[in-house]
Amino acid sequence: MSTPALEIDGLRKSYDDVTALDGVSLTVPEGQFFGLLGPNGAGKTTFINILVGLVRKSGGTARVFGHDVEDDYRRTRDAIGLAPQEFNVDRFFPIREVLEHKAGYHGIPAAAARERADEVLKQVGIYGKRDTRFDWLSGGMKRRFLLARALITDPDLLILDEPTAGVDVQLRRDLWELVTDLNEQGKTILLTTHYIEEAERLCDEVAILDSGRVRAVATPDELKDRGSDRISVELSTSPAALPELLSGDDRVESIDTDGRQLTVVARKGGLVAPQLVRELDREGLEIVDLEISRTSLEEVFVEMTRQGGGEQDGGTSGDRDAPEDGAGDGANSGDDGAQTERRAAAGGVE
Ligand SMILES: Nc1ncnc2c1ncn2[C@@H]1O[C@H](COP(=O)(O)OP(=O)(O)OP(=O)(O)O)[C@@H](O)[C@H]1O
Repeated sequence: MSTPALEIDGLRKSYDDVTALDGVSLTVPEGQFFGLLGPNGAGKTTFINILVGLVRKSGGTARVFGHDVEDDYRRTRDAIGLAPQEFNVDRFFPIREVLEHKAGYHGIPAAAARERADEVLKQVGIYGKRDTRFDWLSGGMKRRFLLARALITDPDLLILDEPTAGVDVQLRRDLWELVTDLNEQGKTILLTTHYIEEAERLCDEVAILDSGRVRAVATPDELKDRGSDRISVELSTSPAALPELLSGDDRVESIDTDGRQLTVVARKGGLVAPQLVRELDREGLEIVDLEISRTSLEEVFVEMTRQGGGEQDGGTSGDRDAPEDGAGDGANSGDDGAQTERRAAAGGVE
């Protein structure tokens, strides 16, 4: 078995009296498309910043393809491409140069760096803008550029922190297609998103993070199975008295009638419905219509992250504005550990 892309064990981070990560453990196999979901302030950006060396952990271990994120910072950093939430790009150079500088910093010789820069700009569809400064790109192009910059070193792990925040539907779909292709080509993807639909559509597995703790790690389908589905049955006549239905089935949460309408709320509604149909048939009740509405991942997410609704108590408090500048990797600044610390401090991350 290959080394996992991420092996996280008991990861903790406190900022003074705020506990941002409260013992996070998870494993992401190589090649997986993994989603990190959580409400604002759950700890997602802190988690990512620890992986890329922008934030120093308070405890636990984090390994990227077997490399400890602190003891083996260089190799960890070389394995990761990060498209951060914030636009932390050098604004004074043409974007192709920004990419060349970044490639150079990672040891790619000049000629190869230019070739690689052109390649990734074409890949994300903004090659025509190669001589333009970052500031002059449209919002959507800026997002594309961040992805190009993350790809410049051909990383094995691509981290996308809210890559589609504020972009239009067409660009969102383009980005989805692009990252799906990258994943199919073998890159491991770690995606944070507020768009549940995005996670559902793209991710093999998701972790739900809340108040610095992992509430669940599962496939989107498995998570939906944990929510309650609604089976709505329309009968041909109103039953005089409702017979005992689905007794002993602990997946069933409630059964209600309103005239000819029967509503059953149950986990795994798709599996409960056939039994319901058999029992109604046995009682001589004719079904005119039956509809099952599955819980959405969003409902499960809301349920799991509702204040006090999780399996564990939350440990954080407070909120803050996102740092302007510190949540990502420097594009062309000779990105060593010391500068990382400085940038992190300047951005208010550490
Ligand atoms: N530099 C900092 N100083 C103090 N507290 C911080 C700092 N950075 C983050 N926090 C706190 O840590 C917690 C987790 O924040 P984090 O940014 O990691 O969450 P998030 O899940 O990325 O949120 P969002 O979805 O809003 O980006 C929050 O309570 C936040 O206020």
